[in-house]
Amino acid sequence: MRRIKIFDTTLRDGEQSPGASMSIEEKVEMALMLEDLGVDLIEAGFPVSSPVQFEAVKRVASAVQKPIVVGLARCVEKDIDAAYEALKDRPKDKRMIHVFIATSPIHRKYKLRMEKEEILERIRRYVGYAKQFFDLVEFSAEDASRTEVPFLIEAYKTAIEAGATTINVPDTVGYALPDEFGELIKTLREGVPGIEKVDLSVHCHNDLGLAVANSLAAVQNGATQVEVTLNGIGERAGNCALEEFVMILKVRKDKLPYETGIKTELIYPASRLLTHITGLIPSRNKPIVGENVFLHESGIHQDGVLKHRETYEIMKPSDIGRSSETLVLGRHSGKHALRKKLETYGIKLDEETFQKVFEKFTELADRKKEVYDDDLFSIVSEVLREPINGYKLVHFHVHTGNTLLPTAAVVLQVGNEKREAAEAGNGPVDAIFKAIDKALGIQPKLEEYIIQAVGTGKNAQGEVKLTLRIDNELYSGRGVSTDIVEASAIAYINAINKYLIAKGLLRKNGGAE
Ligand SMILES: CC(=O)SCCNC(=O)CCNC(=O)[C@H](O)C(C)(C)COP(=O)(O)OP(=O)(O)OC[C@H]1O[C@@H](n2cnc3c(N)ncnc32)[C@H](O)[C@@H]1OP(=O)(O)O
Ligand SMILES: CC(C)C(=O)C(=O)O
Repeated sequence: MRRIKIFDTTLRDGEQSPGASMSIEEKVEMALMLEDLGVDLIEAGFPVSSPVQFEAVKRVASAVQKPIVVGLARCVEKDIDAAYEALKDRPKDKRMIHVFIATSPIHRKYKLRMEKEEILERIRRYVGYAKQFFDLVEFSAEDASRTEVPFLIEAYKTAIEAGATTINVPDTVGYALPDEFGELIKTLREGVPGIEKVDLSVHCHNDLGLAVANSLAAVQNGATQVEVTLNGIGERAGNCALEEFVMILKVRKDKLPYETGIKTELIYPASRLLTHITGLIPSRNKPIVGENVFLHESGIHQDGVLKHRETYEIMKPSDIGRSSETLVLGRHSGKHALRKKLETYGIKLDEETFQKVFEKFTELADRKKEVYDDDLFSIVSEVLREPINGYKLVHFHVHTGNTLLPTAAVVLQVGNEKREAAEAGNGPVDAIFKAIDKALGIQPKLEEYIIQAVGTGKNAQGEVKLTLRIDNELYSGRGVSTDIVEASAIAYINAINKYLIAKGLLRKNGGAE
């Protein structure tokens, strides 16, 4: 068995999916889950691109232990400096810089406006510059699959001479076909001087639905590392999906003598966590993690599965951490049942956190007949990310209808301090936001508002994610409730609390300044 390194770029390329942006805390939470999952490398972001990106890479680098943490940089000095600043506190063998420049004719001519010689010169100069700060340097020739092969060989040779320890071959626009991509990897393996000393990585996009097939072809032709994202999220049609690539190796080990360090039983919990964080729900028929993949609808299939499961299932739900038991939680469930359910998803909580989850679970079970697994994920991530002890929504009332002006009244409390206000709005959500603004005396601008059901059915909870602009900075908030107006208000107050804490207007342990 040959061990393939898994380079996870959910937090960098994955985050480039429209709508997938994550807060710093969310990236840290996701990174800890990726560490548990067993990825070898975590690309945490592109530090130069914004202060939030910079901080996120720094925080991920201090939160995880085992994986190598990677920061992206163009062949530009300030990008490399920013990556170094973000990663410098991490041990040298646990930090990596990923330096890239495009090499294809179309990118050279129209985007970079550089001749071949200038590109080679940049590779030499900036991989060399990066090497002063990093032992581990990955170099990517962006759009490699559309680059003339002799020039690509020259580019990688230059990078290795300058100190690259991994060379990455991106199929940036998802254009390659599996046989030609496999052939390209073989050609590079045989033609790039010094390649035997470095890792040979691939980074495939899914524009034609071939990202996983191309990555597999690359491995069969000598690639030692594969770059992936959870749920296949990423720029445009996304990247090679971690769960698909890893499960292909596991299910078809009869033909594929490769292994990874992934604990496959954590795949589903990790996928669900990402869905909760980003709000990007995989399609129902998405391989491995989609809702339908272990459901059998037609009679002949049901008959077959009942007689012998393997007639229609090539893997077990438990292989990827999906619960196959039918333990339905509700208001009569106790701590044992809750603990058991969490365990089936690989969720381990300390006693204090478990108590908090149990309290929220019983509150919810009083309001909702059945508590679905998705509700539990929601509660767990809410409890895990609850360091903020700011204003709480104590009471609210809304009046709404199609023949009256919607109005809302709120009572907010922090420590012993109470604030109350009432306002009218275009709808109940608008009214409650205005009442909160009035109570707190601030005027945020709502930049983004997303609402979705947690799980299925008429009594599903509503989850709201929103972003506010306050003093020209962005703050995100999240709220979950069986009542969507309440979920909206909780998310709104959550974002305002983050602002108040950031500005020193609210102490972290509660109480207004
Ligand atoms: C294939 C990929 O996924 S690459 C990663 C993509 N990710 C991102 O772009 C993250 C978000 N990006 C950003 O925040 C910004 O684009 C920044 C901060 C990186 C750069 O912003 P700006 O300085 O305003 O430049 P802008 O994005 O408009 O243009 C990119 C510039 O970088 C140049 N460039 C692009 N790639 C490279 C490279 N690898 N090495 C050197 N220069 C490069 C472009 O030619 C262009 O230069 P020009 O201004 O001289 O024409
Ligand atoms: C930076 C590189 C690896 C990239 O994301 C791409 O080419 O798609």
